[in-house]
Amino acid sequence: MKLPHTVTLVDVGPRDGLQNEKQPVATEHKARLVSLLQDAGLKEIEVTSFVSPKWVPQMGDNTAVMAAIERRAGVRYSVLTPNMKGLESALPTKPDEIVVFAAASEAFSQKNINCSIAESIERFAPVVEMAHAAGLKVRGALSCAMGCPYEGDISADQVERVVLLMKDIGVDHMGVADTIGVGTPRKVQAAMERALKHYPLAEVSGHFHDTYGQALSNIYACLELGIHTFDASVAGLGGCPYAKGATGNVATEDVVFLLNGLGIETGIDLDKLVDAGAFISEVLGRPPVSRVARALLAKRQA
Ligand SMILES: CC(C)(COP(=O)([O-])OP(=O)([O-])OC[C@H]1O[C@@H](n2cnc3c(N)ncnc32)[C@H](O)[C@@H]1OP(=O)([O-])[O-])[C@@H](O)C(=O)NCCC(=O)NCCSC(=O)C[C@@](C)(O)CC(=O)[O-]
Repeated sequence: MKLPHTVTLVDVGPRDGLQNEKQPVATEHKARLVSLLQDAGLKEIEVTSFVSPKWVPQMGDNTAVMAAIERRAGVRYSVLTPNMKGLESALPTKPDEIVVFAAASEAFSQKNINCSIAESIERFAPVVEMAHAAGLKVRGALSCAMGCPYEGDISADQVERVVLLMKDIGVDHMGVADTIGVGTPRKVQAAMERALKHYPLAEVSGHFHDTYGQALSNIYACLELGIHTFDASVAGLGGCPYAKGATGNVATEDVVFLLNGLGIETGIDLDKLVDAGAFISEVLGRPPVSRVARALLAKRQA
């Protein structure tokens, strides 16, 4: 079994990581986090989301954050856009990529974006079209691909059904997400294989929450399939407002440590990444969730 030589990590900390924070996080701190992630070598950063501020107040400063970030050549900045209103607000802020987000579960679709799966696809179709016309890549995120907080188990058939719907409207990339972290390696591989039936390896990614401590095993299971793009969140920030009890995304530091150990190139400097995580953890007033970050920070103090 040959693992990929290089892996691309998309740090979703500024968006997925912070969206659920109850305390206000200043726009300048969000922008500083983006800078520190770039210092660490991240080339793909999910910066914010253009969703309703009534639904997700923490992302209400989306336009200000996009204006405040320091943009560097070779880095891609993505934002979430659930509908035309979101895209129309996002376009003037000049993202490189937009993300439309559907769910493999009807109940989660209703809770998260207030519509059925079929209605979400109808909403996304003009968003994809307009984003393409503006020269932007469109990433799709597929929530609850391994399990749903409201419906329980989700089958690979359910995953493939929505993958196909997204493919039909022209979504360029399929991010398969384990929103509540219940996936285990074989289940994850079964879901990923369905995405890989319709998208090339380079356009399938994994997005794992570490609620049940399975995220690194699941990433390894994806590497076995050749998948080489993963979302992760610095310091292990995060949680979805519509998935109670779901903890953060897998920590970027933990993924980099795993990949370094496997000899897989990421272009990321782990020490600088720990600095980025330490910064945002201090802003939030709690230690990083990342085990690797905690170990390395303790070692620095020794
Ligand atoms: C999708 C909507 C907007 C539908 O919300 P809705 O209430 O059905 O929308 P509506 O079209 O009926 O509009 C209602 C009001 O919202 C406004 N509105 C409408 N659209 C927007 C917009 N884009 N930006 C700002 N405002 C908007 C609109 O203008 C109107 O304002 P009012 O007239 O009442 O003052 C809503 O349900 C929403 O914002 N949901 C938030 C969902 C969200 O952000 N969830 C977290 C991100 S997904 C995630 O974390 C999962 C992921 C991707 O990480 C992968 C994983 O792990 O699963």
